Amino acid sequence: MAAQIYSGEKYASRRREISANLAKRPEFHDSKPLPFMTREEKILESSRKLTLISKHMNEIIDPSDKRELYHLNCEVLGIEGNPMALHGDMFIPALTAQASDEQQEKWLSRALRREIIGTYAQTELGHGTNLRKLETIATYDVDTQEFVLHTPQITALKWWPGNLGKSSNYAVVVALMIIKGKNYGPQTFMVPLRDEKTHQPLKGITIGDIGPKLAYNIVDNGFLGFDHYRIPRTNLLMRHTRVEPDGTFVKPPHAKINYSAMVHVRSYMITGQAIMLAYALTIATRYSSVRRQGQIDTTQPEVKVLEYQTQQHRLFPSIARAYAFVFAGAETVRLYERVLQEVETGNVSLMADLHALTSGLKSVVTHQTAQGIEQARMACGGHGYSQASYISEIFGVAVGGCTYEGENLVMLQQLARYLVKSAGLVQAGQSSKLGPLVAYLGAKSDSTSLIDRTPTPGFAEYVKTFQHIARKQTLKAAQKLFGFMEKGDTREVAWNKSTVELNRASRLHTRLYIVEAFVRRVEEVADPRLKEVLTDLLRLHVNYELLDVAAYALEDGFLSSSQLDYIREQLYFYLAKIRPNAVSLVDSWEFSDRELRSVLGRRDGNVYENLFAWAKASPLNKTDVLPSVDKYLKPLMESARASKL
Ligand SMILES: CCCCCCCCCCCC(=O)SCCNC(=O)CCNC(=O)[C@H](O)C(C)(C)COP(=O)(O)OP(=O)(O)OC[C@H]1O[C@@H](n2cnc3c(N)ncnc32)[C@H](O)[C@@H]1OP(=O)(O)O
Ligand SMILES: Cc1cc2nc3c(=O)[nH]c(=O)nc-3n(C[C@H](O)[C@H](O)[C@H](O)COP(=O)(O)OP(=O)(O)OC[C@H]3O[C@@H](n4cnc5c(N)ncnc54)[C@H](O)[C@@H]3O)c2cc1C
Repeated sequence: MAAQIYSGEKYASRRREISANLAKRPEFHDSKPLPFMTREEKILESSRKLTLISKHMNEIIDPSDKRELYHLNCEVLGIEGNPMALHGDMFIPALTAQASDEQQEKWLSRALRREIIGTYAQTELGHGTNLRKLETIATYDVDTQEFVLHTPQITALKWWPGNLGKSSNYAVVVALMIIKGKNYGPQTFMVPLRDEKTHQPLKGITIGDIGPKLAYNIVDNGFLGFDHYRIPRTNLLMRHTRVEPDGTFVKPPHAKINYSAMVHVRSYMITGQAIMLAYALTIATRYSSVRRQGQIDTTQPEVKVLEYQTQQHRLFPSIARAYAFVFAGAETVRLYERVLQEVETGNVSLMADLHALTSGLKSVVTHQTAQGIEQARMACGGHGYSQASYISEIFGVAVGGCTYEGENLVMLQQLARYLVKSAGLVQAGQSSKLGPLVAYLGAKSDSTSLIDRTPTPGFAEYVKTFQHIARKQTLKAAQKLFGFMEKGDTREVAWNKSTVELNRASRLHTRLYIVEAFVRRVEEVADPRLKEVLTDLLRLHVNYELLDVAAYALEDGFLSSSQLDYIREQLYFYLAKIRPNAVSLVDSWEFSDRELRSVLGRRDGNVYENLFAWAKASPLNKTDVLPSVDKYLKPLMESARASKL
């Protein structure tokens, strides 16, 4: 289920209604805190709830509203995944984007009705990033008009696909298509894996779970091997690619069109990551507003830890980023939906822009989200380290995003390819050909920033300073690459010698995009009170971000050290200004206690009694004396006492 977040009071009140409805349905609640469950218990519970949702969702939400369905899933199923996570996240999007109309009639309709459960099986034991070197092969047998799927060696085993191990009975499988000895690269196939009645693996299929992970363990990530496994020619997903009965290959309008399922997840996961960052910040900010520790004025009682500037500095910039990622994520989803429609008409012109944008955003947002969640955990002291805070699970699920959907350092390079091409246009005096996402690369930079000399409402100077930094780094990194090539290196060798600088350019370009998306959204806000609070948050964001990358602007004098001091003071000013609104800013996300699954993040702030109750309910406290003490520790101590006598 692609992440959707609400915006505006209408959805906020709908969230409250849905939560209130669920509060009256105990069968939808966690039967006990998830940290007290084994992996098998979690999967059993999640499967039970999936059937409840299927049966009763119409009584609780408007199932046609993806936002409401997403909220229901988050509140009931939670973030640790579920046996149909990839069914919604990738299997259905892959069929929607790549199956022909008749194939959609045959399979997508059944998937939408949950008659079958599917996943997206691409990654292998030996390859995940480099799709060109995937080893599962689909050889076309022109006599029988079938593809023969085979796993030639252990490294070709499909490995990692979510819900592949035990839940799915179908998969969209990515395999190298071989026709008459020619390799047509990775193509997508609809593959039955398990008997629809018995759920037993079909003949020629080896399948199972890959074992426990860092987190996200309700998803049975699996392995899959084929032993000369035959599927009909018509199981190749043929919306854009075709293979005729005689083996003729009809190529798609874009070589990467069958990478669309990945682009789908990258487009939607920006919002998903924002929500996880928002979860952690809600927990830490609420807890910081009840936890008292230490004094600032020794004549006064102990202060709430949220009064400390360091605590504000630890949390508020991440609150700003969570909002920024929601805004950027909304723009990315809109662009994805537009590209999906345009591709239907054969117009693939925006695919490169979408790929570049989502590659950069996915990499920057997942990394900064992980950092922000970890800071939120540390901001809660010891209780943050308890699973009662639930922040460690939120971290574990979110940080997987740095790896899945393309490892971050690899995806930054995809954006870098796009930036290098754009830098080439600038160098060739063809800036007019630059796309909207990189038009700033062709602009002439002022000699210095006016950041401390413009009226505070304006963000133009901040954007210009960011553009200066991103432009300079892109042109410099591209020049480094071109320089190595001019000295005789191949492009690949030159690229490898320049990748750290190129990836820096990708990050700076992406952080500029996030700032601009934040500015665009705040400028649209009509409600003056809301606009004022979001403007404060945006001010905090731009000063925090600029301070973080200031070195790039100091080195060429675009920013002076006095301007750096100005930025710092602005940052501290907005930390203090946001403090009174901090709890409201996180409360406005309307996460219910049931969705947060955190004792520290309770809306009523009643932490201590509930921490004690939570601890007492821990399975270890079922008995006063553990069997292990009776069996080992007591004899150990008795023998030690005896030996002393
Ligand atoms: C939130 C909580 C819930 C959590 C929800 C959790 C769900 C978990 C889901 C996880 C699911 C997965 O991980 S699924 C598996 C994900 N796996 C991946 O993402 C694999 C990453 N690797 C790749 O995507 C590929 O190998 C690349 C893009 C890195 C390289 O592909 P390639 O085929 O070698 O292409 P390459 O030579 O680099 O580039 C050739 C040209 O193609 C272009 N190109 C490449 N890809 C694309 C593309 N998708 N769209 C357009 N154009 C593209 C390039 O820009 C370039 O253009 P030009 O420069 O020539 O103009
Ligand atoms: C929670 C989770 C869920 C997943 N779900 C699915 C799924 O549903 N379906 C699916 O098909 N896959 C899934 N995956 C697999 C995931 O997509 C891959 O792990 C990911 O694409 C990275 O590939 P890899 O693990 O083979 O790492 P590799 O490609 O082996 O990369 C290992 C490391 O080498 C470095 N590296 C590799 N290539 C380069 C390069 N060109 N330049 C610089 N450095 C490089 C990077 O540091 C990288 O981290 C999932 C993974 C996780 C963690």
